[in-house]
Amino acid sequence: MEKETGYNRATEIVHFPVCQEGNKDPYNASSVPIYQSATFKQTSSSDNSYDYTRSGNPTRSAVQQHLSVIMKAKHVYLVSTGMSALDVILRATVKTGQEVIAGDDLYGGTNRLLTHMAEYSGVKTHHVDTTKAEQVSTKLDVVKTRLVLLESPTNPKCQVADIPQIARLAHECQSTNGTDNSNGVLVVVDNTMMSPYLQNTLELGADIEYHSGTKFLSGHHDLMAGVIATNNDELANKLYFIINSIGCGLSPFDSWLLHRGIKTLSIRVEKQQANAIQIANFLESQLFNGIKFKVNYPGLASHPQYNLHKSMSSGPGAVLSFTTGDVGISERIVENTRLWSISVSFGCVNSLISMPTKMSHASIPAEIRKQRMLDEDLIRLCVGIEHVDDLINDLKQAILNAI
Ligand SMILES: Cc1ncc(COP(=O)(O)O)c(C=O)c1O
Ligand SMILES: N[C@@H](CCSC[C@H](N)C(=O)O)C(=O)O
Repeated sequence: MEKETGYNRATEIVHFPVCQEGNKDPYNASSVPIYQSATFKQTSSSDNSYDYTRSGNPTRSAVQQHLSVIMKAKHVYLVSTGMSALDVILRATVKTGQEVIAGDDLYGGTNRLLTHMAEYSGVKTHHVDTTKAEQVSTKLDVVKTRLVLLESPTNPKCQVADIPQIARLAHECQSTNGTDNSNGVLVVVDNTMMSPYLQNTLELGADIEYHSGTKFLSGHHDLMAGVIATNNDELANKLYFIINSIGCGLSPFDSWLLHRGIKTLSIRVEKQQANAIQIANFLESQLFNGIKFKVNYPGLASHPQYNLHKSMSSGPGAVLSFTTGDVGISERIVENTRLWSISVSFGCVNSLISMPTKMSHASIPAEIRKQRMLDEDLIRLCVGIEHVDDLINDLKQAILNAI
């Protein structure tokens, strides 16, 4: 349950007891205990506290409560992965015949699930350029549209959507002629690229915010998790119904491990972001044997939505991407790095390099990638907490040896 603590987010992140009043551990454990139990003995057959871990678990609840304070959300649910978070949201809100509007630059796995929904559940998705609110507006259908799904910044091109404006447009799209679109249009934001530390999309007008907790929230590449947050009680009930029905609530151990990661979220993100800003400036300011790279990062003044992003968040984050103009050069850069790991995912303490079209976004068919201008030479960097000079020197040698 959301609670105003009066503290800054960096403090709320590390001080769980601040959020814990009325829910004290009997032994004053400093770390939330792992309730590794499938069942709970009840005091009577009508005792409706914890009974079964699929339905609820004290470790999971404690971490959900902590996140609800950090995310200023009335309800937070932890599920097994970021993809299961989206699956729960779609099952809880969208019916056959209804439509989704989503971006044309978005995580490959999200595109895959939306494509599956169109084929198996009769839920069509319109993919538009979400940097242009008018493109979302054009597809809003008072009868059919149920959900607008945004990433901002997007994975991998770091495009930024005007969340407040799109939320206004979507919420205005109410049935005025007696037709029903089952409670209006919902705005759902995948806020994984920012983490709850840098951006709060519920405050920007979203009805539901979700995260792949596998990324910044965990920070160590040692668990998979999904986080769903909302301030709407009715939506919260629907989300919980699906989580309990299909059984994708996060396990006690992974909830505990996620909590361990969350406590260092602010220092990790601050350091990763400071490194990313320097790396983006380095890549953008240099000519490499006469070649100028095009860098996508909302922390660069050259980013087309630099001011918009600044107005919605407290920082540009630690993921950036760039094109070299040549797939061969890009492949060689990625393979020449020594410190940067060739790996999918992001938000981890160590730095990662990848080629989205061959890795995280390979599930988007090549012809669709082309239509959506997802360049084959795009390199994505997910910056860690190493010394920035080492990261830049490694990139420099990888680039100079590649061209
Ligand atoms: C932006 C974004 N959203 C959601 C997901 C899905 O998260 P998970 O891998 O935890 O299922 C990912 C990556 O996998 C992602 O990059
Ligand atoms: N083989 C996986 C790829 C996961 S990509 C993970 C992450 N979201 C990223 O953007 O790097 C799959 O098919 O999902």
